[in-house]
Amino acid sequence: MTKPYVFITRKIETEVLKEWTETFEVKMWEYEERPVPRAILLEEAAKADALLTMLSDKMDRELLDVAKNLKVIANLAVGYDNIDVPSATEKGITVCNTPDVLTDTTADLAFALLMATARRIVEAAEIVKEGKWTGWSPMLLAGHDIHHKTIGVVGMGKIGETVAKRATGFDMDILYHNRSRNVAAEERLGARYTSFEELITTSDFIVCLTPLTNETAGMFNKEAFMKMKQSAIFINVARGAVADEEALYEALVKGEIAGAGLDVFKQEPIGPDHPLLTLPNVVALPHIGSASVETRQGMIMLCLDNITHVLSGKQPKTIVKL
Ligand SMILES: NC(=O)C1=CN([C@@H]2O[C@H](COP(=O)(O)OP(=O)(O)OC[C@H]3O[C@@H](n4cnc5c(N)ncnc54)[C@H](OP(=O)(O)O)[C@@H]3O)[C@@H](O)[C@H]2O)C=CC1
Ligand SMILES: O=CC(=O)O
Repeated sequence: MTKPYVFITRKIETEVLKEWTETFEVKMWEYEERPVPRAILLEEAAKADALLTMLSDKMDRELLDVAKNLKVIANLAVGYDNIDVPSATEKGITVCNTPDVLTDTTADLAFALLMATARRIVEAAEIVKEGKWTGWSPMLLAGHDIHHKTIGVVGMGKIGETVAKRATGFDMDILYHNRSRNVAAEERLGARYTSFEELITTSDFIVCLTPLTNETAGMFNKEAFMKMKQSAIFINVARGAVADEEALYEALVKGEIAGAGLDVFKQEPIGPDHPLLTLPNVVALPHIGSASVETRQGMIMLCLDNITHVLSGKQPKTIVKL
């Protein structure tokens, strides 16, 4: 009997894969840091029973049309904006993601980014390493306080709520905005539900943790940045396209807001000459929200489990539902 064929779109290291080859025929793209070229992805999709994919792999209609044997796409991420889920579902292809396992790790990074931006940690560390520290002075690299300020979380889901939990340790007031109320977060954390308008106008830190959808694309636009406090700091750990990057740049240059901490960009990797990277009040990270060794291993294991489940006719652990 032929083994089901599984294509993994990046090089991943895990012991489990050795056992896996007894049950499945496994092929892996050979590079860890370079995405599989589209032409190869299309070729592999045409043969595969399962694909273990990354955010950089576009699982669109063109690909799904050639993927005649495909039964499952296991995305190594909780976000699945790279996948045409309605088309996959229509074709009977199960789409899986990695919620929960990455929640705490991503919340840690979001809060670290908030702190680094507010307290100018990256600028400060560079000055020391570059030998530009000439001595203590009263206002040297004076940043913004975090404690007792107001944090506004847009997208108070699993990660948003976990960020808010960290904010309680800093005696912060917590506002949030979703399409629906998160009563559990209100009770557990004392968070207050507000409109998007109230949140952006009154928060000191605006943290975006929504998925990227047609509704959220560009929600942080020129108008939104203009309404923020001049001392506000914008943190985006969701997806680059939820913010209009040109409007964000303008707002930072004109002093309409005080700073931005960005883990995600519209185009990834962001080009080194992107205007946002020229600004000292921008802390930019290379999309590392869930990047701890433990969490990435957990995400890989979850993807492999989901593939095994689907290919053996069982219900996967984490499925993306329409
Ligand atoms: N930078 C990184 O490395 C990482 C980034 N992420 C990003 O974070 C996102 C959130 O993950 P997670 O917390 O697990 O997901 P959840 O689904 O638990 O939370 C998403 C939240 O966004 C809210 N939301 C959805 N649409 C809107 C809208 N139009 N307006 C306002 N709020 C909205 C939802 O509430 P409601 O439905 O009531 O509106 C929900 O509370 C992921 O989709 C991903 O894009 C995740 C992990 C790592
Ligand atoms: O961006 C990462 C994710 O898990 O989604």
